Amino acid sequence: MKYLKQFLMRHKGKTALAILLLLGQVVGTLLIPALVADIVDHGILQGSMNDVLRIGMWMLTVTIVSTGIAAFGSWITSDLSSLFGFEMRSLLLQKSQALSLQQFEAVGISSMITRTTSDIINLQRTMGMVLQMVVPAPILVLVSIIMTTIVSPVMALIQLVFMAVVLVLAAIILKKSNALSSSIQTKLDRINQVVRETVTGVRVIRAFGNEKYEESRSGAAYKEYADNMIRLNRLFAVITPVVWLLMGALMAVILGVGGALSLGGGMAVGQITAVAEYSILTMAYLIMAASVLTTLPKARASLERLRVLLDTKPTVSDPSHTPMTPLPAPYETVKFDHVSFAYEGAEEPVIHDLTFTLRSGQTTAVIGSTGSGKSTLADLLLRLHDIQSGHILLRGVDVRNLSQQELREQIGFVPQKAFLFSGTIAENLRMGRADATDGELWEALRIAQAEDFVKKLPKGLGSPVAQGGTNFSGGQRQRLAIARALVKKVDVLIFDDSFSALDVRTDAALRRALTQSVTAPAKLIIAQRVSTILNADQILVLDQGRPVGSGTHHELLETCPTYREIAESQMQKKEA
Ligand SMILES: Nc1ncnc2c1ncn2[C@@H]1O[C@H](COP(=O)(O)OP(=O)(O)OP(=O)(O)O)[C@@H](O)[C@H]1O
Repeated sequence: MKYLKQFLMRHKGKTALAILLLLGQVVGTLLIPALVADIVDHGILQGSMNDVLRIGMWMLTVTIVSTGIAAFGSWITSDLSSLFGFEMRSLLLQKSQALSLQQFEAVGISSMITRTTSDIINLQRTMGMVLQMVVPAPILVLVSIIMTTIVSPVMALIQLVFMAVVLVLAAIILKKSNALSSSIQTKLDRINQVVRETVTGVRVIRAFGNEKYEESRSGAAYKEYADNMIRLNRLFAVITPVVWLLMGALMAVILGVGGALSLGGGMAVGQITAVAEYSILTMAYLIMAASVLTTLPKARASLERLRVLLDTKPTVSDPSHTPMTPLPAPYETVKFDHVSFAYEGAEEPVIHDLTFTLRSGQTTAVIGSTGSGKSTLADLLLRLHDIQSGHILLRGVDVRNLSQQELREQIGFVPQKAFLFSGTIAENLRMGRADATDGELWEALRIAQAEDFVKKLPKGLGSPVAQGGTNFSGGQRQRLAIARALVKKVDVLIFDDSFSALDVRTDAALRRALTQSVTAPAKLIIAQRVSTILNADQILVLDQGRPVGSGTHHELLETCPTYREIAESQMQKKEA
């Protein structure tokens, strides 16, 4: 509720205007039955054409004005609910960027999508309906009852009895739908998750002939969601005929009692018409309001899902004091100083007491078996997680004392899984530096060994990139991701197993071009292939997060059994 209240406070002028217009519409609606009574009793029954015309003109005027007010009110209400959707989506986007990688993964991509789409759409729709149908209902009901009481207290009592029945019915339905509604969004998360996996993993599923299994897995998720929806809809299916029955019964009672009163002279014919109209209006508004109220549990569940996410405090945050600025050269570019790190909930640290330095212009390579913590090192330097002990220094300043933006501006990163964004090649390359010239883009492509294939594309730098870069091969994607990092002028370049999809010749050509052209930054190359790191200035060998060797290729062959084992196993493979 906090975020809804904050939104309404931020837009209190617009909210007040919407409510005022809706009340104007209610006044118009309530005037019509009174005018109908007037036209029947003083115009039609008295045979006075003048009164019929005069009152008729008033009815027309009231109808036109209240329709105008209603249209304007609807417009303002829709505007408010769209604004709410826009602001909540912006908040969610900011939060998703602020959360640490582990916090983001804990929420999950599918749930993030459901929250940004379905949950917010739910809330937008409910907000519009509450403003239009629930807010005017109490006033309309109250005024109707008062007007009816003035004409006939007996009729007012009849209205109250029927209203009580509707309210009891709504309360029962609300109670029953509560649990169902809350679980529906979670089921939608599950659907999103399986659909995402089935769509993105389509090649693997087909290659493994796993279509039947995937169908049954998706089928189960759809069925769970459908079962809940069917149960919910069954509840509402019962309501509609019951409501019509109640309306019919109320009309019959009003006309019956009104007729009897009229015969005894206690009520004029026009008044019976007015009371009948008030009763219908009251019931209609009450039923509409009640049906909106039954959707509230679902909206509340959606709001709660957003609140939980928005209230999550990022574990990685900017320093509370004014962030420092990295010291000028010749400080060591990066220093890991006795760094240890464990993922939340893990028993063992992934990185144990690690110390090493990245120097400007030098290449440092990290090698180790899979799961030894190499990618985690890159994430720690980017401060996607915070370390538990030790220090990571960028030009002499602890990264926790820098703003995240300043830190990441100094680092060019090529992830293990090259990811490109939909758009053009140029747009992707300019992600790191928007003002890079075409010449600079071509230079980055040349070093990344991507110049030839981009030149062959009919649109060159303007060639389209599909979502995720799926219209390029794995090796082409990697080279474009490398070029993207090179366009950014940085102090540190991290290549996280970024040469794995390249053939040995392209790998060698790329490293040669890197050494010759990109001389200033410190380079950190995480690799699986010994051939990729042969010429590195220093190689760090990791074994289950512990440093077990450091030196050049030749030094390590002499001094580090783990490195020798890796090197020999790869040589054997090559010889074989
Ligand atoms: N987000 C995470 N949450 C929990 N544990 C994680 C997470 N990411 C990685 N790990 C664990 O940390 C360990 C190191 O993972 P990391 O990805 O750093 O290894 P790596 O050396 O880069 O492996 P590879 O060469 O296979 O890419 C692994 O045991 C992995 O299971």
